[in-house]
Amino acid sequence: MINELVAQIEKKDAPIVVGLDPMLSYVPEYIQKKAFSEYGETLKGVAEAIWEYNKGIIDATYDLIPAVKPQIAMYEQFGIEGLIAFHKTCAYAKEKGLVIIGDIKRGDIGSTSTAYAVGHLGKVQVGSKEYAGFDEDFVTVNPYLGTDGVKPFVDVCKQYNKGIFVLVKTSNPSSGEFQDQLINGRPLYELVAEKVVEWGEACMGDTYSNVGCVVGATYPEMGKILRKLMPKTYILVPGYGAQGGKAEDLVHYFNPDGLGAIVNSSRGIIAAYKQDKYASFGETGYADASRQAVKDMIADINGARANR
Ligand SMILES: O=c1ccn([C@@H]2O[C@H](COP(=O)(O)O)[C@@H](O)[C@H]2O)c(=O)[nH]1
Repeated sequence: MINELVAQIEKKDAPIVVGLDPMLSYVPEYIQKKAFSEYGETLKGVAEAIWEYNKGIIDATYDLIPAVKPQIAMYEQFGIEGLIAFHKTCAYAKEKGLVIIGDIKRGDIGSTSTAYAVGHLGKVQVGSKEYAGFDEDFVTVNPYLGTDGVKPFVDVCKQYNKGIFVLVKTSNPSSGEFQDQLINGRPLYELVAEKVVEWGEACMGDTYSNVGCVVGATYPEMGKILRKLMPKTYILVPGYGAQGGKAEDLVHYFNPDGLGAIVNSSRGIIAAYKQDKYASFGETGYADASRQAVKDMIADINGARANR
């Protein structure tokens, strides 16, 4: 799957991913009204509204971008109806040729991790037939239960040609509380990075591994070190835009081949019409505002990439 992701990034010349993190407050009034008139002010109504909203953003941006990253928490908050909207969003984005990175941050004891991996990346056997659950292409994985929590994901990736991004150094303000703790003089995130390389050796694509990692845009000095420690590991980079990460901070997340990193923006793209810069698009132009924000982000990140 990493080969497909790299091919899409190269074809579209866009090392970016759009995060589909819909909050009801981002969904324009006219979409909410239509969904509520059909399904009432219910969870089904909300789920319909966020699905319509996502569809508009996908339709307006799919030709420019390689991938989307739906954040499952934003859907789970609406219960089973939200999960149906998550599933529909993944399936529709896939139909449009996009790579799906499910931001699910799972990881548990081995048997439970296997169930997560099968449900999100693999297929489940029912009688004589196999069924895919959510069928994302990549998912994010929390490594803090150790190898037996991650290996089931790697095994399913090998079986179904899928991939994972393992949390190494997250973008949030308190990520250092545990991740930066020194063990024999080295920060924990570096030790996790070394395990990511080891896990990834069993699951290589042509140049990069199907086992990638997450390093936040908000810690550029660490990103620079981690890039060198993991030359064949693709880095998913959240934290650009709304969390304060800037393109110039990301220069060293890329390899000399211009590849190796894919930068996420969620709120900055999907709620672009709420920013002063894109306000002229108005509520009804929310999808066109997202398209313009995508174009601006690609130019910004490619500028940094060129300075590598
Ligand atoms: O370290 C991490 C890991 C994941 N995320 C997720 O990325 C997006 C960021 O959203 P923005 O609106 O662009 O800030 C969101 O889904 C997070 O859960 C992260 O931010 N940091």
